[in-house]
Amino acid sequence: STAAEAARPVPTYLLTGYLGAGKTTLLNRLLRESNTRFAVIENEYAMEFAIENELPTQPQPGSSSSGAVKVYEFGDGCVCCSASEEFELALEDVLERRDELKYEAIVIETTGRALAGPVTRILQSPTFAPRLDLSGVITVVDAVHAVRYLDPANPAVEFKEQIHFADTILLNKMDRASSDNVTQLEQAIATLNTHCQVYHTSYCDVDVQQLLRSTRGANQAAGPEDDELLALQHDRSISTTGANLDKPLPSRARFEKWLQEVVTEHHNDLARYKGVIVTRTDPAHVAPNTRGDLAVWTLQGVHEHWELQPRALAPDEPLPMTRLAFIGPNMDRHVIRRRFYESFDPSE
Ligand SMILES: Nc1nc2c(ncn2[C@@H]2O[C@H](COP(=O)(O)OP(=O)(O)OP(=O)(O)O)[C@@H](O)[C@H]2O)c(=O)[nH]1
Repeated sequence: STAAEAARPVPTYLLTGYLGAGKTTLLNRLLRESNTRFAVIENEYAMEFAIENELPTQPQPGSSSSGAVKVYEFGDGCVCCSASEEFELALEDVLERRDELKYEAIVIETTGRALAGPVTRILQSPTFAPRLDLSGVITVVDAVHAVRYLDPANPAVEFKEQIHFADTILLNKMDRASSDNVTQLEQAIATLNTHCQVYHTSYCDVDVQQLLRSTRGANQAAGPEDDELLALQHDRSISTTGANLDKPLPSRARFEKWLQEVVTEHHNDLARYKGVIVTRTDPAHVAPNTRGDLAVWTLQGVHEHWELQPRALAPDEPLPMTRLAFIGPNMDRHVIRRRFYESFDPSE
């Protein structure tokens, strides 16, 4: 049976979804809650935006990932375009090491900016089709923030394309979504994709076994509109900006005040932001992870919603630097950077 197993194409799942929709949340859930041992290929944002590796690095009880391979974006490219060669090399590597890694399935998480169609084409190309079986394209949709991408003035081509190519859609963030938003998104989904199954989720709380079992549906046939969608180019109005600081911020409260001001003003353009923040401790924010009088926090933000959480620091881990990254359409790259340095490093 081992020989037969080795010859069988590896079930392969593609996780897509626009910026901040919940792909990493879903990936972590798959690794934690399924009985399947996965090899993971992650398409990370360009280095300037690759703040944190959020993937559990330790194998979890009951399920273990056999290591993650990362494929970074280059310039404004990702696995669907300019980094596709790198993606193919990563995939080749994972497939060649099947005996060694002993995984049962492959899961690929793309960045929010990646188009799904070109990636499925690579997976179904003659190079890979005999060795892997595209078992599902799972697209996560942000039920709180995605309504703005239905506005014709705000096209976000990737968002619609990812819905079109889905076999399964998680309409996620239901804990915060208004019923009006959900209705609008359900209608849009029905127009863009007539085959997919839609689950309503909070923090991607789907039955993972059921999700993995749902087979790839009728969506495999390329219709005429596929060609149109396959010809899509990335949304060029999207840009990234970041700031680094090698000395601690005065306090968590000061940083929160600064961030809230920026977010209030720019939230429509701040599709996604992340960061690692090092602050001095203050009595109002006792952190469980202080070193001397310093504490480290992780920032996760999507439009107007953000959260700052204490970040664990291993005893021998060097203190990280404060690093912030913002990504979004029509974003004034320089304004946010300048405001950060003006507030926290006026000497620069
Ligand atoms: N309120 C709420 N927040 C959620 C839910 N799912 C995810 N989030 C939060 O949304 C943020 C983005 O989630 P991620 O899983 O990192 O999203 P992603 O799609 O991987 O984001 P990218 O880094 O842009 O690829 C995080 O702060 C999550 O905790 C949800 O169902 N409800």
